Amino acid sequence: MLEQRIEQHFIDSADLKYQAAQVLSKPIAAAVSAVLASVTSGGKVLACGNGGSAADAQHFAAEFVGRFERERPELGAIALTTDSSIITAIANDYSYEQIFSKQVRALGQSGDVLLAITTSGSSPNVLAAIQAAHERDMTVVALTGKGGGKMGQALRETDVHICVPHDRTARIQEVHLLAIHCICDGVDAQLLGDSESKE
Ligand SMILES: O=C(CO)[C@@H](O)[C@H](O)[C@H](O)[C@H](O)COP(=O)(O)O
Ligand SMILES: [Zn+2]
Repeated sequence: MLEQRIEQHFIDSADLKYQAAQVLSKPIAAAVSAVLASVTSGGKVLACGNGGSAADAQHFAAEFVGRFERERPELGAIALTTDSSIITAIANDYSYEQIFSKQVRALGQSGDVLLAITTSGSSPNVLAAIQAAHERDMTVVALTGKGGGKMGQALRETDVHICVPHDRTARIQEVHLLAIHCICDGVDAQLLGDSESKE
């Protein structure tokens, strides 16, 4: 029955979130520190991902540049998924694999953070962006799942890996969005002090 199927999605999503809370609170806190260190010293966050993760990259940038739940000074973030002219030109003239890495080389500066979002951990354009970020002396915060895929080999010790302990793309994405909100809330709490949100 359709209703039961829908209910099961809610139960599975909630179960994973309970489990993941323990595993992910430490790396998410590390991501808050990395992002905060960057933006408080004039840096910014470049965010990338494919499909649903492209939407997550944009969601994060909107909350960083605009606001999350509380008023605060604007914070620098750019989603590398939004400029169709840049993306189509790079994909057409070079390859789809380079759509993010060339933007990272163009925009990234030492001290910036790359937020790399991939449920499989293995999307070639996201991995190429990570390599470009390292060339620019940026820290990487990676949101993955499925055991991390190729992310383990791509990251440095100073990077942060938030790997959702699940194999289903949709479930992983649901936790990625929660992690993104935790990062936004953590940054606000560090900047403005603890406060319970009412929104
Ligand atoms: O949102 C979904 C599935 O829930 C899809 O659009 C999904 O994001 C796409 O298939 C992506 O290309 C998957 O890439 P990745 O997460 O493995 O890097
Ligand atoms: Zn999706």
